[in-house]
Amino acid sequence: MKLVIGTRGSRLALWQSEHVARRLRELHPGLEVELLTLSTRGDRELEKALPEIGGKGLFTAELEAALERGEADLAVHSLKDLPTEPDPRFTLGAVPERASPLEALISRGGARLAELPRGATVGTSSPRRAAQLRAARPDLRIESLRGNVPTRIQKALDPTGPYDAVLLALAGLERLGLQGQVSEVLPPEVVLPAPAQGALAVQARAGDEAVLERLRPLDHPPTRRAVEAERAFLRALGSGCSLPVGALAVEENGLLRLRGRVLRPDGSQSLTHALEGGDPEQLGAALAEALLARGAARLLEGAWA
Ligand SMILES: NCc1[nH]cc(CCC(=O)O)c1CC(=O)O
Repeated sequence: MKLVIGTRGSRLALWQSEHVARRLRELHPGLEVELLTLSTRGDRELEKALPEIGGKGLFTAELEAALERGEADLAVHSLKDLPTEPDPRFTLGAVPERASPLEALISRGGARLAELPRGATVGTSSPRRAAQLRAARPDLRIESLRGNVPTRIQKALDPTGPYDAVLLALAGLERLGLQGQVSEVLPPEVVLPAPAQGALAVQARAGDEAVLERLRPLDHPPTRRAVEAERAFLRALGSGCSLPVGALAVEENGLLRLRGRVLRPDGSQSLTHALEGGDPEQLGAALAEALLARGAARLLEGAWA
């Protein structure tokens, strides 16, 4: 049997897809696994601001189309880039064990967040990162910065450029072998990651048992439950990568602990709350409800598209 993995062509996406291909070959000796590289709208419009191109599934729609046409049997995504609304055509065949979910600061001269000069400029196009940076350091200037991970680092470290630092997912940096560039790994108390950050999604056609059966041993149930809780939390708040919302769940002894944060986009106000529970969906919804009861909707006014 041969499995074709649909993948984006960025270095990070190729690393992730090759990683899944390698694991599948190890798990199933004799199985052929091939990559099919596709470009997505998000890849082609890298220079535009994200809110401008917008749209759900910016990095995933083309891969899903290839799955649907049968040109690919599975697609590997960063799970944080997958829309939180389930799509009945597809299923998450595996959520492999998560890498670090945390955020990493890369700055010129290696300064930590607290050491950045007054009024320093941090590059990020993520409203979640921008709001939390402003909450931690109201003096910082936040400037839009897009592009693939290596491009963003290059722009941020360019001494003639406008940036003093950039905030990126540690998991992506580790996958690209760029962790040596990290100035500080930010604790979740300071910057809560995006829901599902650091986790991969191995997506397949719903009901394609031949494929799903081979993906099953790649699944890491504690990771799956944690990211389900984080994504349920985001979904209950209205979804979307444009919301200044962070979440992180950890499972210990079969119990999930989910922490979530909602901010005003300018970082002037934030609400953080944590709950424990057993059922990921219920926990995510309950945490969203708890934050809404404390006034989260007021903070998100204007952030909802
Ligand atoms: N939004 C782009 C994206 N999607 C996944 C990762 C990194 C890997 C991950 O979080 O799983 C990144 C780059 C970043 O946010 O630094």
